[in-house]
Amino acid sequence: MTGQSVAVIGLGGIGGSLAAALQAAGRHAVLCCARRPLDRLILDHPEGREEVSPPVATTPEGLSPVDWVALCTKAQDSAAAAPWLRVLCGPATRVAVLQNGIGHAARLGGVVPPERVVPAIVYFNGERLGDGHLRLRRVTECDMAVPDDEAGRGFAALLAGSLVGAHPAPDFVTRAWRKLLINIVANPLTAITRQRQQVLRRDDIRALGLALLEEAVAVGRAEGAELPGDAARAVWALLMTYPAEAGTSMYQDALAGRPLEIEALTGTVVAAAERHGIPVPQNRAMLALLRAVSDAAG
Ligand SMILES: NC(=O)C1=CN([C@@H]2O[C@H](COP(=O)(O)OP(=O)(O)OC[C@H]3O[C@@H](n4cnc5c(N)ncnc54)[C@H](OP(=O)(O)O)[C@@H]3O)[C@@H](O)[C@H]2O)C=CC1
Ligand SMILES: CC(C)(CO)C(=O)C(=O)O
Repeated sequence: MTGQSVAVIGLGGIGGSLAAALQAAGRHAVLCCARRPLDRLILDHPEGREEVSPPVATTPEGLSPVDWVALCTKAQDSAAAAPWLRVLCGPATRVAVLQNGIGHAARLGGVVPPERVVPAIVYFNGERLGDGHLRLRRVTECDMAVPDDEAGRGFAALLAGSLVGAHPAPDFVTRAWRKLLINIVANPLTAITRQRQQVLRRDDIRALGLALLEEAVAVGRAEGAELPGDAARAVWALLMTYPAEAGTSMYQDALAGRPLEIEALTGTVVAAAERHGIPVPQNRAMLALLRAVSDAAG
């Protein structure tokens, strides 16, 4: 698949890394859709550095439909991306949603038909070092997972040959829940303590993390995820392989005083627990605390 047009909405840790990787690969026409002008993108990655200058649009006015849109805002900003999506999407446009959590298509509020949405589970760590300056850290062998269907395979083909890849994976529901499990511990615990993942190496934080995970695993199972008896410990063991010096997307928002993505993560677990009548007191407490942090921001 060569010569496609790709619009990336949201040039933060993930969108900035993706746009730079695609532009550096030089196979597709990349358009960056950002709220502020950007001269260039600099991407520091394990193999070196890319400096690229893809075109940037700061308003949807005058844009035309593209082959692919990659939506890379925080989950709570998806609705605000509707004006971009309305002009960038034609009848054949596919929209990859690179966000944490589950239920990616529903966040687009019907602006894009669900069958044209590719939910992407993002495993790599993308950190904004400055305006247009990103650092990509690989934390697992796979950068992103997408459903193993025609649209998912199309997105994987789009990224082939670039610095970030997408892997079509079976049993997407379980995959998405496994990633959500990582995010309901790593993100809130780093955000509330304002410490990078190093904080997860503490014994007391590990005990709290495992308690949060045990509750969420029960909810994930009720939602159809196939999670074995030792799922909580396995998730924690995986987290211990992540670089201690990496932050999380929520940690970055907490430091910058931005609203937190807590509803899409812990909020999703608590809401599903309510539907299934599963007690999740520790996650409920975490949700209340981080809602308060988030509401005090901006
Ligand atoms: N960072 C990471 O390591 C990981 C993040 N994720 C997930 O990926 C998603 C993106 O996270 P991340 O990249 O960290 O987030 P960032 O906050 O770094 O980036 C989000 C970007 O979206 C932009 N944005 C918001 N609304 C609009 C809009 N209406 N139009 C244009 N741009 C908009 C913001 O603009 P502005 O700069 O103006 O605020 C910002 O640049 C989240 O769901 C996150 O949980 C998943 C795995 C890892
Ligand atoms: C897995 C992790 C913690 C990697 O960056 C993430 O998903 C995030 O920061 O939101």
